[in-house]
Amino acid sequence: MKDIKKYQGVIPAFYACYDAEGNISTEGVKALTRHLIAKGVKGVYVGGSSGECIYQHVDERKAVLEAVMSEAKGKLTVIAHVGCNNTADSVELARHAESVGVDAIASIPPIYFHLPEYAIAKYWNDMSAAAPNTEFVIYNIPQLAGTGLTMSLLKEMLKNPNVVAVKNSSMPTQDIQMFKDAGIAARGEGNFVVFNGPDEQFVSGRVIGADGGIGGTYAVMPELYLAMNDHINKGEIEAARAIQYEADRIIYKMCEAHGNLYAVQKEILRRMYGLELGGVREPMPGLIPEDEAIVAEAQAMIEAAIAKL
Ligand SMILES: CC(=O)N[C@H](C=O)[C@@H](O)[C@H](O)[C@H](O)CO
Ligand SMILES: CC(=O)C(=O)O
Repeated sequence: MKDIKKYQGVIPAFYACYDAEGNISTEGVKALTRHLIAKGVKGVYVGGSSGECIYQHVDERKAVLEAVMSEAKGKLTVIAHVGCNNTADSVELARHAESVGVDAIASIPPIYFHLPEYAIAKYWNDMSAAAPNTEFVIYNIPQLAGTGLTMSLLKEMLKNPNVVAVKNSSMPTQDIQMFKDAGIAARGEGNFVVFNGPDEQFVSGRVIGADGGIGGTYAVMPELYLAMNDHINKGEIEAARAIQYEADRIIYKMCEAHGNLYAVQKEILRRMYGLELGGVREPMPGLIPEDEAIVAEAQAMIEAAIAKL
């Protein structure tokens, strides 16, 4: 791998940004990018689950990525999730992502149909071939995708030299170790990255060997994950764990809302920083008046946790 350091650290999953009519807001995208740069994160993961990729058209996803790149180029590591549920659209997004200069592309496996491993590998390799000068990240999120990354599929994918990382969102932290071990066996130390997925296990994931993390709640409280990461780098596990507990309580609180977690987080960013990022796309549930107290409480918890750092 050319530069492992650019993947080491806190990489927020970028939120879908909409205007009042529910159309993509490139102004919102740019504002959120600038906000995250100012917070000092390592990079952004654009167009993933938190980016509501499965509810967006190819042209919308291109517009989002272009708006991110206009602010982030040279300042952040940009990983563009390009997976769609058909190969042709995914290939088009992969080619586009390379043309705008991302650091890496990433993809979930095909969803709904449980396809054989050779078909999943072909789907990923076709995208990678459309972005031949760009690194490729496998996105393993079995609880949502319906298909999990197996060791045999990973070994098959490691034949493609562009495959440099797994973003692991499965819940066993042990999976991080297994993927990392296989990657390093194939590529050598320092040449294969695993990202922690579950934010509730950021510390555990880093301790078992994740090089960094990509997560859906980082953008709403980057200070907490940056602090956890620093403590882990210094071997200060107790201090890291204390912040992890705070972050987890905040996540559980945000998940109490009727509205989707992303809707809650975008509302908190609006209240804390005046960022206008809109709601979530249907069929995801938006916020309802009864969510007001939960949003306010979660915001207060975030502010208190940051104040304690
Ligand atoms: C299943 C899922 O969406 N996982 C995300 C990515 O790995 C996480 O970042 C979660 O959003 C986060 O851990 C909150 O539960
Ligand atoms: C949460 C996450 O990692 C994603 O948006 O894909």
